[in-house]
Amino acid sequence: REPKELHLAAVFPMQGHGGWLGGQGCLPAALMALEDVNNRTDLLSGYKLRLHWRDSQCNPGKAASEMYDLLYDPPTKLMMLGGCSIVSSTIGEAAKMWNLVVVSYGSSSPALSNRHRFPTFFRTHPSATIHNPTRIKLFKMFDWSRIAIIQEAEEVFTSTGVDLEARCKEANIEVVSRVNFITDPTDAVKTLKRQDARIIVGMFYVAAARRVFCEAYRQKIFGKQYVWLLIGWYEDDWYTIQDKGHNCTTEELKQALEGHITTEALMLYKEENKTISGMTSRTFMDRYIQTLEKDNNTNGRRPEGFQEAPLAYDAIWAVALALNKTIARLKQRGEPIENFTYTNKRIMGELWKAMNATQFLGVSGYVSFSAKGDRMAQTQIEQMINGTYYKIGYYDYPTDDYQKTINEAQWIDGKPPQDRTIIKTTL
Ligand SMILES: CC1(C)CO[C@@H](CC(=O)O)CN1
Repeated sequence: REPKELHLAAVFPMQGHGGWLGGQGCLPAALMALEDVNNRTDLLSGYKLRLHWRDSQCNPGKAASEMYDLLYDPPTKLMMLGGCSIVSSTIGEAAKMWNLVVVSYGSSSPALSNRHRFPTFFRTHPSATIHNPTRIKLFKMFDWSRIAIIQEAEEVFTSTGVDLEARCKEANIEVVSRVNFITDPTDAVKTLKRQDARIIVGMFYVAAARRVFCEAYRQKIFGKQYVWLLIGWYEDDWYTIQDKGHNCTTEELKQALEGHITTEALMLYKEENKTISGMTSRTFMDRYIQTLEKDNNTNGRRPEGFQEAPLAYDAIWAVALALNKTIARLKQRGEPIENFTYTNKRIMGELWKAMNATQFLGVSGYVSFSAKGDRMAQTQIEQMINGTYYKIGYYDYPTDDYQKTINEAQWIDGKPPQDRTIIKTTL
């Protein structure tokens, strides 16, 4: 008998002006997962998953229009996938009107952790706030209880800064100042200097990072008395790119960046054991890279979204597993999944419960969601020594487990800088 078809809607940010065009790297991974799921006989037996996708251009308006077409062009779609945070805000808020569960493979904005605005939203991409428990862990490990925050005026960084301040308060860590800048960081850096900040968390996109560190070099807030904690998902040689936003040399930036620490969410499972797909994460990456080369529209360079590809692969698996579980539960009361309509709350309720209970080992690591639909994930800590990043540790917040690697953190004086000026008083 021909398998029946189950249909998914999706938007991927492919072309467009700015924002994250990670659909280029994520769509191939999602299609790989669709093929793998459909080849499984022990999953969705009697059904085939079909993916109907459009280009959102990481633009909420375009995404809304494409979502409308995807939903009103037959056949009925059971769930929807999305990428950029600003697109997920739009489709995540609208989805409840169609009783659709939404899963995002590429949204980092903390604003999306809001069950009031986004009751049916889940994401395999961790929120940007995932860095914060790791930052607190590092403050405690190196005995820093006085820190400062400098951030680019972007919603994702502002809301992450608010979350970090709240966690610092809970941990009795003083935030001497939290400064914002829109494009020119000069005044913000001056404030850090005036406050004698020594342990500085910087949250900005990569172009702003080059401007901040040119300013830090000029105002000499780097070196053995300072530690900067940055975001780890810039490309490795990000500071060598000469853009018109700053007029420092690569050598000057490299000096200012010496010894800084980065935190980032792990997006590729780092152990060798097999995942739910039967592949190890290494096998997945080999296959994924072959797929990219076959598509040859990337001519050898990594497309945007390359690092988030495991999240897209696992998002399709999360959807498939939730559908599988829902079909089994509906069968118990003799209701076929084909009864799903955009006005049918009951079936969406089953899908939501199944998605909420998701627990599997994916190529991006263990996939499970918090009560707000946020991805639980491990973080990776690196330190830049002489222009190169070295992994120094991994942190798992739920278990408070910090694993050191063979690379110890290096300090110019052989010990971590202090978080304030120590006035030596000879009694
Ligand atoms: C780590 C990064 C680059 C953060 O932004 C995400 C995109 C977004 O949140 O809109 C994609 N992944």
